[in-house]
Amino acid sequence: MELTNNSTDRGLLDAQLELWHNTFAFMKSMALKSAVDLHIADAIHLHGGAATLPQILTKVDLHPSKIPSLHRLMRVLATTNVFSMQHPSPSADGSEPVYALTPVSRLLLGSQTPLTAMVLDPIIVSPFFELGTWFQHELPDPCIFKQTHGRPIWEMTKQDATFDALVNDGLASDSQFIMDVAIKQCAEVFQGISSLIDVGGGIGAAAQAISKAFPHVKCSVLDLEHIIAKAPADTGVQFITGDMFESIPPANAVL
Ligand SMILES: C[S@@+](CC[C@H](N)C(=O)[O-])C[C@H]1O[C@@H](n2cnc3c(N)ncnc32)[C@H](O)[C@@H]1O
Repeated sequence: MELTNNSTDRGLLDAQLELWHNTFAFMKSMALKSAVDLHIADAIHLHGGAATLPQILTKVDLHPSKIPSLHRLMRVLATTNVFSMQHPSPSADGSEPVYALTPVSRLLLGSQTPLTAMVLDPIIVSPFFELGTWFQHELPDPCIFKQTHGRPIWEMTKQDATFDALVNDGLASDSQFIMDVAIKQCAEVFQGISSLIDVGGGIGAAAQAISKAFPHVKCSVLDLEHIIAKAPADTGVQFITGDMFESIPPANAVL
């Protein structure tokens, strides 16, 4: 590479930095996945919300040979605001940085965010390695998941109980989280309707939250047979098996 003058050099270095940021962006999500797998947020929480590495290590199960590498993972996670990192003061000789929970990592406590585990699962991530190929081929089915796994995602949930649980838990937890906020912040949206159907509503997390908050709204969920089979009973929500591309039962509002 030829560097001609100062401003060109600066531009080239900035461009390379930007390129590296984009190239290594996956490190952020993989570091997050490690934090979830290792329950690091819970380990910090057990120390009152802020902990040094030795304190974290008392609660996290690591192979002893990997202990020296934990600080690298924590540095990435601090850079991405999953945790905060407070450096020891220069006068405090030999003391350790303190890692604290942030609003982001508080969402990870007690495995509260199964959506993160779901989205970062290799089954969901791996199709994206083929995104370029997907753009080059005229496919009979416009589904990148099917291109990699040979079947659409909802077919796989039907055939693979572990994957089904991962997806249902992930989506239901996200619906629950969002609906709790929507019900508080946008209650007026639910006034004046007497029936609602959540199309592709999964095991009914959103519909149950609405039904509980607004008992005057008769809530139903339409989903595929193998999903409805796992829906909870006695929730006040009506679960209907069907294909949304064939028909949608009538209701005042469709979610
Ligand atoms: C993105 S998820 C929505 C999940 C839901 N919001 C929840 O809280 O679990 C899409 C849903 O659509 C369902 N689905 C996919 N194809 C469908 C179809 N043809 N007819 C009805 N439901 C379908 C899936 O089974 C899945 O539960």
